[in-house]
Amino acid sequence: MLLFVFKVLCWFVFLVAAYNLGLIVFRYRHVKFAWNTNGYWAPLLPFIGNTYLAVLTGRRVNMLTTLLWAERYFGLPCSFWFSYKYHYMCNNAEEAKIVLNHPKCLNKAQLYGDVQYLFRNSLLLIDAEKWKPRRRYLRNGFKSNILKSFFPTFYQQSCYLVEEIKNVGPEQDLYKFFNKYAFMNFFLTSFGYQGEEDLDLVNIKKFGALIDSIQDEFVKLLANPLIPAFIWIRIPPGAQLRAHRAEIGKVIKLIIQDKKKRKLQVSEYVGNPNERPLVDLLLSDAYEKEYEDELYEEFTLFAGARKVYEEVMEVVGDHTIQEANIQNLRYTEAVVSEVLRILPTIPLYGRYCEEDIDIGTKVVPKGANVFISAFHIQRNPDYWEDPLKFDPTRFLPENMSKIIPGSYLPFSAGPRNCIGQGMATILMKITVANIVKNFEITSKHKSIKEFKLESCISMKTLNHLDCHFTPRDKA
Ligand code: HEM
Repeated sequence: MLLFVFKVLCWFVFLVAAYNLGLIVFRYRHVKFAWNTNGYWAPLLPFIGNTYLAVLTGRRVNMLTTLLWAERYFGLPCSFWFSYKYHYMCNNAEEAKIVLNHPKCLNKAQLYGDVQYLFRNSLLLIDAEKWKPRRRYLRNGFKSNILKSFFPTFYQQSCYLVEEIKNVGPEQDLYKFFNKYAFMNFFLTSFGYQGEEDLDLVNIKKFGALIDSIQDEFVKLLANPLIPAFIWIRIPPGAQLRAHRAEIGKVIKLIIQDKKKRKLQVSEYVGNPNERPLVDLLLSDAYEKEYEDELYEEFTLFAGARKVYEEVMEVVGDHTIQEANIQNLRYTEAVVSEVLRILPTIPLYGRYCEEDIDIGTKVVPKGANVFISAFHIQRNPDYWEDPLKFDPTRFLPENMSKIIPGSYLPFSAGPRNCIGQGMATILMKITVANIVKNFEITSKHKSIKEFKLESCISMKTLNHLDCHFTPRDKA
């Protein structure tokens, strides 16, 4: 027995040494870059690089917790190896700006690998060459006239939300509650439905929960870096991921069939024929023929209270919120921007360097990946005075010029930024305005530091949020 343990140990030491030696030989430039950047480079464990840190430091695989841990013990920027794939974790606005705008950094980082396997054909993950024409085409679904046409649906949904909030109990999971609402809005508008009465065919309400559970299941996959996604999805631990992915596909297929049956492929929108709701763009004959197999994945993806109140009352008064009011809700927009600065929904995202990229003070070698920590950049005192202070005035029009380029990246930046930024901003403004118009919001939380955050893809709080909504007519 002792001999067996000894042999296993010898093999382990041999593998670790061989792996690290292999890296020095075959990834010399990445090793050297990591050394120059951090003064250390070793990923140590074979096959999984130093991903074990993610498992050890997070409650489960949790990229944000891992990065916070690395920041505490090694400082940022730091290095992260996912097997032989090198990732430079960047917290510098200037570097982020260069990488996100660089024409040779349009592909997503290799760390996205397993998600890429599951959703490889969506705009978010698709290879840069195929991405370019598709992005150009789909951009038409997000132009300002289209976004304006979403207003009645967003407003109607926010009114339903106001009614639902009246029944929110103190123990309600607010993340799930608002997640469902966000997905409902996205679906109604992207699929060109007018309201819930159209939706007897499918139960869209469960879509947000499905996407959320896919994220959780995906985390389990990442926690087992020795099992590749194509095997994971076929074995028992991946059963739920497989089932939920299939369920999402089924819901989307039903919607598409429904839309086709109703012959709504031809847009009812009468303006510029190129500007059409997403559903019309995706169901156009030309697009369908070219991307037949990929259609379902594309659909899958698309997927300071007092002052706000005063502003809403000034702009809207006792009337219902109108589309024309939206652009005048400047303080409300500033509040939304400040929330996304301190709590970015997607705190980390990464790009692959197809060639050596000069990022100012250093040159990232070809084949390396750069991960942008919007979370750190947006809380960096070099760019933001008193960064943990919630101060929406930073985003008022008169102060916008003071924002350092590259220091505010909740929607990423450059040609591959978030295509849904305008849509999300309008929805958030309408929602915040309507909630604040109807409720006084109170909470026991005193500081942002009270929130324990986690993120594999989108960020959530680990602790329960204390939040109370008191109807204004009863306040
Ligand atoms: C608060 C809401 C949102 C935030 C914070 C957000 C954030 C982001 C970020 C950071 C990226 C870049 C990801 C990366 O480089 O890996 C991204 C990409 C993307 N987002 Fe959003 N997003 C939001 C809402 C939306 C909405 C409503 C839609 C669509 C209806 C959308 C569609 C997309 C797509 C398609 C991409 C990929 C773009 C491309 O690669 O060309 N997002 N988003």
